[in-house]
Amino acid sequence: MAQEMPKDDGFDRTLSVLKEGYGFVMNRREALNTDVFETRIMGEKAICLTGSEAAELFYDDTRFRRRDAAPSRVEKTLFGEGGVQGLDGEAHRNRKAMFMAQMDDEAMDEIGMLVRQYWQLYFKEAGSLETVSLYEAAKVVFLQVACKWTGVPLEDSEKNALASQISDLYESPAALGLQHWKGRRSRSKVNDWIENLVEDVRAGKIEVDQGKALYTFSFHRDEKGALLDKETAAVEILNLIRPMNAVSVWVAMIGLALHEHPKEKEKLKGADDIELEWFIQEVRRYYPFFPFAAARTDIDFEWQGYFFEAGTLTLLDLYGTNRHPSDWVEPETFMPERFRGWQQTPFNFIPQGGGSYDFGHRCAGEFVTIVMMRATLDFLVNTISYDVPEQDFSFEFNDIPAVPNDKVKVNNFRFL
Ligand code: HEM
Repeated sequence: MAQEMPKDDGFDRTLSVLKEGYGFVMNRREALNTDVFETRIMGEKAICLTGSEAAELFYDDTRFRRRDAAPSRVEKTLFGEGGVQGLDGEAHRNRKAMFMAQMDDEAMDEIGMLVRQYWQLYFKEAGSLETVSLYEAAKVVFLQVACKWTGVPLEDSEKNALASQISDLYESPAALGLQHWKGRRSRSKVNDWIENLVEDVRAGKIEVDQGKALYTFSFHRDEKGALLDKETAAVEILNLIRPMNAVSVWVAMIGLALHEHPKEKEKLKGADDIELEWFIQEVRRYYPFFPFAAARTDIDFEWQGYFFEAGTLTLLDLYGTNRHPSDWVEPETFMPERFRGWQQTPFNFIPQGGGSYDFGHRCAGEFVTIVMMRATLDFLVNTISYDVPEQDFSFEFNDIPAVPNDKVKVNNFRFL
């Protein structure tokens, strides 16, 4: 006999999710003393999971599917419709292979080099008296990196407007009212921009290097041998450009962490890639970004004595798993050296999802993210120096993604 699943008593909790944001599952894990509980969100029953054991369950694709799991407001802004995030089985494996084919060592070297190059350019072009917001600057720098790497042509005159439209896609999914509708409008504009390019590449009207994503995605064939329709090809090309632009959120957090932990910053002067990476990993663990991954149970099953009914919306708590006391010592302390000799499993550190890159939904761009953050950190510590003016560094736990209120401003910078 299955035992009753712990319940988050009360009516629909959608408002609590919006109010508590990243803390929603963690607060209930503590109050109910459980890694699995049932609640109601957006008018339906939902199961929340947290911790590495539960993450392993969530990524079992014989029990969970992605079809119909993402809320439509997220598909209409962040993901785009018809993208890899909502696919299962053979269709997912085929599409994911298209992404993973882009992620080789050569690509990582190219991206690291481009990040350094475009940061140099950005700070050279900004007068040294200017105050720069690291968050806003990174959006533009990373759009240039992403376009260069994917083969998407980008005019200098359009980079600021496009960087801002693309950031609307990840700033709007959880937003209400105007901000959300702005996200939908920007989604439709950037889709049009890339759809036109896909058509031009297919018609041979523009030349692109055959290894670039703009080319390979335009000519990719699905599991049945058909070309992707131009809308889907565009959504997938944007599934590279948009999240690369979104790494700017973590650049803001790098800026905040360097400011709050000057001793750690000191250790990074002349540091090698390994030490830079500990700091980056701690930023990805400590600061919030993606709150949950969403799936639906695909069959009825029992786990740890609890019954899971087929079709139930299930949320995996990404933020809370990275701070779960079973896996992390002093999770509330920022401590990069915790990563010295640390044992990673596919499920214990999941800021960008868990499980397998090729066969599951784990983020296709996790290494790209690490390379972009590491090159940025090295640049901020070892290539320039800057002052940090008085500003508001606090951020809201229900603002998704959370970014310090004044967007991390720096001034008086000079090249070392
Ligand atoms: C900004 C930092 C990033 C964060 C926080 C992040 C987070 C995530 C998360 C949580 C997922 C979903 C995992 C799941 O559903 O189980 C995901 C999926 C994905 N990410 Fe990222 N990501 C980031 C950067 C990137 C980058 C730089 C790229 C591409 C270069 C990328 C491409 C993708 C793709 C294509 C998927 C869908 C994978 C699938 O459904 O199989 N992401 N990411």
